[in-house]
Amino acid sequence: MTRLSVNINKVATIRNARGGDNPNLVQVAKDCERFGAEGITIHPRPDERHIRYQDVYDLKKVVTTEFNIEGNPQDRFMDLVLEVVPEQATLVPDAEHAITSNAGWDTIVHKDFLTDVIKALKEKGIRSSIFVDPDPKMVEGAALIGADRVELYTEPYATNYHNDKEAAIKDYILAGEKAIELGLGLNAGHDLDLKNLRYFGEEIKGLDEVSIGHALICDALYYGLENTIQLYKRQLS
Ligand SMILES: CC(=O)[C@@H](O)[C@H](O)COP(=O)(O)O
Ligand SMILES: NCC(=O)COP(=O)(O)O
Repeated sequence: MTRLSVNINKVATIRNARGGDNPNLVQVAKDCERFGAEGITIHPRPDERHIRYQDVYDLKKVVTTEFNIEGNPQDRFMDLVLEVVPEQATLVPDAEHAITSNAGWDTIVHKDFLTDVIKALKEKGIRSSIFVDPDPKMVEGAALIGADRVELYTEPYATNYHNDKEAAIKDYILAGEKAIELGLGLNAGHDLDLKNLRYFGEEIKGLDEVSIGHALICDALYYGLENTIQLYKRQLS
């Protein structure tokens, strides 16, 4: 069964908008788990536009499902992750001022760097997941680096889904099959939503986890957080 990890970045965006502590991020994380989330994902970016570094320490104390910290493994991020020791670290090649994550790693070009990062995570017992485009060659590169999992970057799928879902999913099926063939765990995320999630989950065999944030939090404005988490989980059942 594919696990749903709820990304609460956008809850932090709302909190930061007024400079206070409403909504309280720790309480929202606890409630997401109570409502059925099987993981909590956060992405502390260098400019702390939403998740702040202090949030990571605060959330570590309360997350009881799986804590997944995403980010570009620069020194500050790695120091944080190796201190907090989440269940999973997802490595994302984000430029500092990118509006959001917009590409996967070139696991061939960055092999040496990522190998050292993965080694440091392994020494702490942290599961590593490498954010990649749906390209079997990048999946192969992730396996050579020693990653535990890959996370398939699903924005292109989401963008193309409404035009031609069979064409949109094709590369993801091939990349997912390569991951399973090589013994890698398989995650996916970015722009998944209530319209495109079920088809993705049905077509991608062996999918361990999806991490979903932006669309889920937007949907929660209309359907409520508990109902929304249940709606997303029903797309995966
Ligand atoms: C890695 C990924 O695709 C998302 O988790 C992304 O990190 C979302 O970041 P924002 O919430 O800052 O758009
Ligand atoms: N890794 C993807 C993630 O955590 C959330 O992405 P999105 O649903 O906010 O696009």
